[in-house]
Amino acid sequence: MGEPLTIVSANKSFGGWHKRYRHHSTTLGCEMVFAVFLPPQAGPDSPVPVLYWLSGLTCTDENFMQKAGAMRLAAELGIAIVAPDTSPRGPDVPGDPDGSWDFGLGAGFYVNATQDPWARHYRMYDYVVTELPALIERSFPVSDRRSVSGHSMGGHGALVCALRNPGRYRSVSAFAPIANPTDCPWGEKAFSRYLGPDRRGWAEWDASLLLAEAAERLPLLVDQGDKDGFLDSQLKPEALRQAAAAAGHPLTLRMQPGYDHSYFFIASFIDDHLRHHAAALLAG
Ligand SMILES: N[C@@H](CCC(=O)N[C@@H](CS)C(=O)NCC(=O)O)C(=O)O
Repeated sequence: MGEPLTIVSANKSFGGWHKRYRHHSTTLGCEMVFAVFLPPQAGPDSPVPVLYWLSGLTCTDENFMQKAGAMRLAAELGIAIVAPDTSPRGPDVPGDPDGSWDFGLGAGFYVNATQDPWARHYRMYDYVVTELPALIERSFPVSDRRSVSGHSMGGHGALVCALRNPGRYRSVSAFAPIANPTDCPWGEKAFSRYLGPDRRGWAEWDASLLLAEAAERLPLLVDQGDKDGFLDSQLKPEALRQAAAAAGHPLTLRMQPGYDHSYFFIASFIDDHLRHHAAALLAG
């Protein structure tokens, strides 16, 4: 309402609509594109709940919407899906000085950076938790019932968003999350640059460390392929399992035999996640 949302594309899908929009993010200080799937049930008198999907390294809003095969069941259940980009973008936004794909553009890690030159734009946590849902809830026929899920960097982002914001999400799940980023190369590279060298400031951005003090024991559903090439070096689901056991936090961690890190894996189990979220989002 009064908000400059520029439509990029619109495609009818499973009776609903997949649309992409461009807008200026005040949080990130740049233009951003996001995707929204509106199921056929969504209307001015029938707002639908929303699943926020956070993608992994190198992704944009497009990967999940095109590859996960989520729209058929989302349309049946009556759930909207919103997929943001994975970092700020644009000519003013610095990327990795070395040009690698695991930091900077496409790799915002869903944190609020504190260090220059990243602090000005890299505030993906505030964007996905606060600015984007407020914009979505003002602009589309959706309710304030929210859930959050994601993959890899975004699977971890989903866990952090839920753990840090009791009451904000009805449910949470993750595919192959970077479960303990303070103790793996991807996380250490990103956190040392975005948050600085003092590791004490990293703990509030690590799901396995946040679990001990979580104010809300929202059950976690996590799927992980056991043939994922990043499993032992980067993802470390055992850290999450141990932290959940120590804290008495409900966790369903499913090791899926033979599956890798790709969207072929995500597409194989997305229906289970959608039903997990629907049970919370559509309950009385
Ligand atoms: N680009 C990296 C892989 C990065 C990667 O696997 N990214 C995951 C998230 S961590 C992804 O979703 N990639 C995009 C896709 O599969 O559509 C490589 O070439 O090794």
